[in-house]
Amino acid sequence: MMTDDYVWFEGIAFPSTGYSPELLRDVWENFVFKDEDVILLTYPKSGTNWLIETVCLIHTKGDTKWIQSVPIWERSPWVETFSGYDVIKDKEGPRLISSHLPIQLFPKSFFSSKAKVIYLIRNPKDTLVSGYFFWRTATFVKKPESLEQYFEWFMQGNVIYGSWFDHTRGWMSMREKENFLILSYEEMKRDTRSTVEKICQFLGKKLEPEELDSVLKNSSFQAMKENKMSNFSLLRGLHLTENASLLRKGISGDWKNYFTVAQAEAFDKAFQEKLGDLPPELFPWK
Ligand SMILES: Nc1ncnc2c1ncn2[C@@H]1O[C@H](COP(=O)(O)OS(=O)(=O)O)[C@@H](OP(=O)(O)O)[C@H]1O
Repeated sequence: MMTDDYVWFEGIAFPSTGYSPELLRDVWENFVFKDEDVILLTYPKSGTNWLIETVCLIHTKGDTKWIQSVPIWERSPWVETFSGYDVIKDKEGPRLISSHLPIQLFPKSFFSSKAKVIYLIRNPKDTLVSGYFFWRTATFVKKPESLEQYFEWFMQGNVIYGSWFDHTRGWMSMREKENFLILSYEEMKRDTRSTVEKICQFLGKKLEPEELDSVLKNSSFQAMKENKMSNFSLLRGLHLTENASLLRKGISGDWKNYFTVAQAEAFDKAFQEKLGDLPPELFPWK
């Protein structure tokens, strides 16, 4: 892979736009979390924006004004990007903050703070397929020419934010902490209501039944696809091509339509080798 398609920091690739090694170091060493911050943390293409939309709606008790008037990346800015860091660092009061950073590059202040993290994990085979289709429409990452090629990059960790396996192992080490909630895309799909209730409980938010209904309705795949503040259509022609769509299919198990038997077997073997010692309940799609 050509290295000049990315920004590199501590051996991890980042998108070529919006990041720099100096910024990543500054965020890592100097960004100060506040105890009342809520951090939405994922490996790319795990359902991050669905989580952000849901948490925004929980904050407004189902009112849609915020999600319909402010772009999703401004509601929960990305701490590791120039645009996000600038907005967050001087913001007063409780903050919603997004990040895809691996644990070893995450702002050091987090580990002595009470800031809450919601970590959303997704079947990595679906994450891989989602990434493959999305990066083909992005102007800030090297475009994979085929799924075969992207499969190789993903397995080697030669993709933005590094290896899914390393990222997952790193963050899973926090799983016993009480300020750390792990959710999966699959459980969120299977039982969205219970998952949203779990988030409310974790955040100490009490919603009336009709407020919860509004959260569910307005964070659905269809509602997000129609919300121009959330569907990334504002980024077309800027960081994305004109046909780009964040909301592609929004289903679990789509990998079965794309992986060969050999790829599925190679993936399972790598998973077993790299993460097979972790409790299987952490990976509920299996
Ligand atoms: N509301 C809702 N319901 C179900 N699924 C949803 C929803 N919103 C986003 N998505 C799906 O999440 C995938 C995009 O992941 P991310 O938001 O993590 O992308 S990013 O890394 O932040 O760019 C991408 O998955 P794929 O459809 O499999 O590509 C989106 O469709």
